[in-house]
Amino acid sequence: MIQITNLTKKFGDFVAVDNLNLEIKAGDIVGFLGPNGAGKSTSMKMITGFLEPSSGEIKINDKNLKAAPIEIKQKIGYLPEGAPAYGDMTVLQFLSFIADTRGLKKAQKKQKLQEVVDKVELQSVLNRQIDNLSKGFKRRVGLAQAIIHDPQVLILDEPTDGLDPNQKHQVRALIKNLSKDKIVIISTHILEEVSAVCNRAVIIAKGKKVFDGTPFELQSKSKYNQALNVEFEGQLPDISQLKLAPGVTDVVQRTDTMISILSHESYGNIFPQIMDLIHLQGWSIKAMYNEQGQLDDVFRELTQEVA
Ligand SMILES: Nc1ncnc2c1ncn2[C@@H]1O[C@H](COP(=O)(O)OP(=O)(O)OP(=O)(O)O)[C@@H](O)[C@H]1O
Repeated sequence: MIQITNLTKKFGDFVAVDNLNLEIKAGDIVGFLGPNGAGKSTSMKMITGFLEPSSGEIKINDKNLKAAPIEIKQKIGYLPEGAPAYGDMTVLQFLSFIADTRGLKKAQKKQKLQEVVDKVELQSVLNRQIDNLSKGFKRRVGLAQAIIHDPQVLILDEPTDGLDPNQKHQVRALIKNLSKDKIVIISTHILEEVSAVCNRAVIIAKGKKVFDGTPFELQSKSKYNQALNVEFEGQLPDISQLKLAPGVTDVVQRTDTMISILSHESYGNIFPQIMDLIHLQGWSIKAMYNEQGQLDDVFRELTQEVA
């Protein structure tokens, strides 16, 4: 369990993280979201003990990070932004060095190295110099060093940034397959990643927490959640009458051929009456379906609200 209380970081007069409160329990995979400069990396650096907070407290398993830094850091795996590594080492030399610093010895070291190389699929580049690897492989080396000691808490700063779709899929699968009793915090700019990997989403803006809930709850905040989308054959007809239909609160043109019909939650299913109206008007439609909502709209609304 991680308990973050009133965590604040100031750089001079600038407040990068502003009174952050969070409680994260085992099994949580937290997607940590926010616009550029929101304070995600700074928060992660404080949780991993790389950066001293200006004020506030971080406890892991009821132990204060400040009071027991070494004991706590042993439980944490950290992939910093950009996956920094010693570029003139080979992959094997680097992972072996990390295993040494993590205190792994002899048979256990050999076993953990083998496990991590298999898990992250690094066999083909073991003897290559890290500087000469592709971005995807560099990121995988970063992940390998983060998990080599089987940490209870895994903190990954933009783990899939710059990866191709196949590599993104692999990294996400890897994170999901980590044992269920761990805590994982992932910062990302990819909203879909949160729905795909995480069971919790935390959004910060200007250093302040503006949302904490499940990805489903986040999506439910979208104005398009449960909207009825209608795709027309060809050009849109005159849709002004749809706005007058009972229960309808708004009709939004989304593309040249598609509209979203928003309705009062209390009104129930508007599908049958909209279908009747479309028939009556003789409009040809391609498809009609309910939408789950647009994460990017919610994200924009939540993060722009912060003054
Ligand atoms: N060492 C530092 N000195 C001064 N300002 C800093 C320092 N580190 C971070 N900042 C500032 O603190 C703010 C938060 O930065 P941070 O890197 O935590 O944001 P982020 O949410 O991770 O952004 P991004 O998504 O762009 O990685 C930014 O305005 C940044 O310029």
